[in-house]
Amino acid sequence: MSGTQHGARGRGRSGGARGGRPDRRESAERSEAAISPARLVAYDVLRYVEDREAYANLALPGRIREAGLDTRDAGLATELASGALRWRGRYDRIIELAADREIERIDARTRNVLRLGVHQLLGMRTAPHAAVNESVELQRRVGNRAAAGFVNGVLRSIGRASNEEWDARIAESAAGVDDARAALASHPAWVIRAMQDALRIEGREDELDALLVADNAAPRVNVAILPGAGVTPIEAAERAAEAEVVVSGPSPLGVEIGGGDPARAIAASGARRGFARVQDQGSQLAALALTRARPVQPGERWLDLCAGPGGKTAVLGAEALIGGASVRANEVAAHRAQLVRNSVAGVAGAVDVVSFDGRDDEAYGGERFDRILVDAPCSGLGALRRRPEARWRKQPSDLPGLTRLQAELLQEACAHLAPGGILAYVTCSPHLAETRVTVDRLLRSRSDLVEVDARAVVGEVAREPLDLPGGGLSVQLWPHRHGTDAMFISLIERRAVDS
Ligand SMILES: C[S@@+](CC[C@H](N)C(=O)[O-])C[C@H]1O[C@@H](n2cnc3c(N)ncnc32)[C@H](O)[C@@H]1O
Repeated sequence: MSGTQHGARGRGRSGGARGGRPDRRESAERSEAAISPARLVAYDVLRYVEDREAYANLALPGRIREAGLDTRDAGLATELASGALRWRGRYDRIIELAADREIERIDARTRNVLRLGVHQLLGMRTAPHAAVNESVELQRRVGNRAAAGFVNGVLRSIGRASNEEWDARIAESAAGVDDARAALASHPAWVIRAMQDALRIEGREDELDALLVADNAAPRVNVAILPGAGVTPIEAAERAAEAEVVVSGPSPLGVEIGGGDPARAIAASGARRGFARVQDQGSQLAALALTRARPVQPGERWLDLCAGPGGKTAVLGAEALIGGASVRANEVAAHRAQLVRNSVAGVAGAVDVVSFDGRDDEAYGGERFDRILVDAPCSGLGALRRRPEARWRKQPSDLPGLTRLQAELLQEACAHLAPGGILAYVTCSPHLAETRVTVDRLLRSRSDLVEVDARAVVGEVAREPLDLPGGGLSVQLWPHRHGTDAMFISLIERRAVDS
């Protein structure tokens, strides 16, 4: 994203995404004078994320629409909000050093104005005077007017040093190596430790910095061209070349969009309606690991136990249609079960959707299944690229509840796996407690289960040879190495005859 000399100034409309709305006093103040609408939108999104636990990727489009931003200002608002959220750890440390004050001792509104200002100064090519003046103006509109001078002073001080100088100051003032790395890479220290542990068991601890860099880069948009689309990924890319669609990445279904509007690219691809879908290529591979682990026999019954919002269900459905199988898709949250129905509209004949807790018998409808996907609820630490605020919201204390749920879902799923059937356990997290530890515990608890070589399956399915180091049977994908989310995939078979 280029600098912020957009010059477009207009009245920011009040209103909020996901139920968030500025209060009356703030709205009245805003109506006093014009202010850069993109900055107001970005500021609102930061507030909704902090005050209401909103998701930036959901709050942004709503606020952009409400404010009537044009494409250029929408891009600016997105860059401002995403950048300030993603780099919050590093920016807060810089603000602390410049203000000589702990970040918690700066009031919440001023804090967010400063974060947006620092992103313009250090993360974008905004002219310093514009970044400072606009931030001071924003502070006057949305925050404590008396603190406008404080904002001015702190941002001027930050603008006087380069990124390299700030990094040196962060390193000098840090409480140790881990603290410095956490602040510089803008990741919580516990998240870095979890990533480090997962890389270590692959013998690739030296890739940690590359991973942290990849986590801080906005991912390209990937699309799955599902089997049965009427076009292959190569043909889809040729047809949508003007929309910058190219064949790229490890999934045999995947194409990548270089920029622009995904909906336009999908429309141009020539794929049948519902057969081209935005989806990370790690998710595509995870679904294909189950469907292509062995040839499909007509009449097979498959279960997608934790299906919402239905991205992988759509892949299962398309593969099932071709192989003569059928899918039961279960999702505990009713509103997310509806998203699954929408998602599988193109392959509805092969999929029925139900809504139960996956730990209850009703989820299985009295059946035993030939293939089961347990794409378990998890910390989501593998998708930090696309959820800029997630790293600050997750806590280590979230882990025990999640790992218990994962284990319970797995146990129940295995009880409903037909003898000889195969189960894929998938998480969008590389945290060992959610991946290997969970799988190893399951294997120890049941002698009728055996882990299958998921590396061989995924290696066979992938469009290109995959670098999968370490000695185990499961697959850990990584953003820096494979260009995907950090998906974990383990394949588990139930022996044909109970031993
Ligand atoms: C990682 S997401 C699944 C993503 C999905 N497979 C896809 O590719 O679009 C996990 C899902 O599990 C659901 N879930 C959480 N607890 C569950 C439970 N006890 N039983 C069934 N589903 C559950 C969540 O609501 C969430 O939609």
